[in-house]
Amino acid sequence: MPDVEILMAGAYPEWDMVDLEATYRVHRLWEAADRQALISKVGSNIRAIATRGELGASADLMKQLPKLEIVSCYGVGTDAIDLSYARAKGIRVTNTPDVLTEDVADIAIGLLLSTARQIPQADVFVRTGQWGNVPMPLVTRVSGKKVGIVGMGRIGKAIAKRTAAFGCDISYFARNRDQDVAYGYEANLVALANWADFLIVIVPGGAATMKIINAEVLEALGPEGMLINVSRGTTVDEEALIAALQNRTIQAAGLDVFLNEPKIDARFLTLPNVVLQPHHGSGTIETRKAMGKLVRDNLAAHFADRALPTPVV
Ligand SMILES: NC(=O)C1=CN([C@@H]2O[C@H](COP(=O)(O)OP(=O)(O)OC[C@H]3O[C@@H](n4cnc5c(N)ncnc54)[C@H](O)[C@@H]3O)[C@@H](O)[C@H]2O)C=CC1
Ligand SMILES: O=C(O)C(=O)COP(=O)(O)O
Repeated sequence: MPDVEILMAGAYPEWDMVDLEATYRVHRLWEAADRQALISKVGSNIRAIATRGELGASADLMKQLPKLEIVSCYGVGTDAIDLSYARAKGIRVTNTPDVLTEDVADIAIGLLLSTARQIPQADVFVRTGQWGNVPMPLVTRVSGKKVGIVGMGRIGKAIAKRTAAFGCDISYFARNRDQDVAYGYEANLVALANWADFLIVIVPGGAATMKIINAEVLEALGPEGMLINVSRGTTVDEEALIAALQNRTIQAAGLDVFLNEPKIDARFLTLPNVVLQPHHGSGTIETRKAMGKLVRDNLAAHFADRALPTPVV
C-alpha cells in the first residue's frame, strides 16, 4: 500500500486515476456519502490535495489537514484556492499552465465564429427543415474586424495570434502593458469596448477582476458588439449581461464560463443571441492527458524533494 495519502477533491480521467492510485493512497472526497466524516477520519494523514480549477481548496478544508504540504490543481486558474492561506502556512500550490493554452484559444475562436456567424443557429435551421422555406438570416463577418482582448497572458496571446490570422485589428487591456507584444494597449476597459467589435475576456478570476465586464463596458461595446468569455463567470456582471442581451444593448455573446456552474442562470437557455459551452476550453483528450501528467509530475517532484515544474506558491 503506497504510504503517502492524498485527498482528491473531484474525479480525474481514468488514465490519471490509475496512475495516482498506484502511487498514493487516494481518498475520493467527491464519492464520500458524508464528506465531513471522511475528512475527520483521514484528515490528519493527508499530505496532498489533488483538485480541479472549479473545486479549488478552501482555507476551511486546508485547516482540517494538519500535515498538508501541497495542493496540485488540474487547471491553470487558481482563483478557487485560498492562496494567501497556503502561503501563510507554507503549503505549496501548483497548476497546469501552457499545456492547455492552444486549446483554450481554439475554443475562444470557435465561440467567436459560432456567435458571429451563428453556426449553432444555422445547424438548427438545417435540421428543422427551414432551409428552402425561409431565408437564413444574414450574419456578421469576423475577418478584418476589431478585436479587444481582456487579458494578454499565455492564452490572450494565443487568441491574438489566431485573430491576427483573420486579418483583425487587435488591442488589449491588462494590468500592465506587455513590452513583448506589438498590439495596441488600452488602459481603459470602457474605451477598449467602445473601439472593439468583439471583446474576448481571458483574465484570471478572483476579487481583482470581479465583474470588470459591467453594464458600462457592455454599453460601450454597443448594439453591434459581441462578448466572448472564456475566463471565469465572475469576471462578468451576469445580470448586466443578460439585460444587455435581452435589450440588444449588445448583439450577442459566446460563453464558456458562468457563475454557479453547472447550474447556470436559466435565462441564458432562453436567449437566442447567446452560444453556450459547458466550461470545456481545455476539454480535449490531448490537453487533459497533458494536464493530468503535469499534476502527477508536480506531486512526484514534491515528494522526491525536487523543484516543482509549475509552482504557483
Ligand atoms: N475556459 C476555460 O476552460 C479556461 C479558462 N481559463 C482562464 O484563463 C485565465 C488566464 O489564463 P492564462 O492566460 O494562462 O493566464 P496568465 O496569467 O498567463 O494571463 C493573465 C492575463 O490577465 C492579466 N490580468 C491578471 N489580473 C488582472 C487584473 N486584475 N486586471 C487586468 N488584467 C489582469 C495579466 O496581466 C495577464 O495579461 C485563467 O486564470 C483561467 O481563469 C484557463 C484555462 C481554461
Ligand atoms: O485551467 C483552467 O483554469 C480551467 O478553467 C480549466 O477548466 P476545465 O478543466 O476546462 O474545466
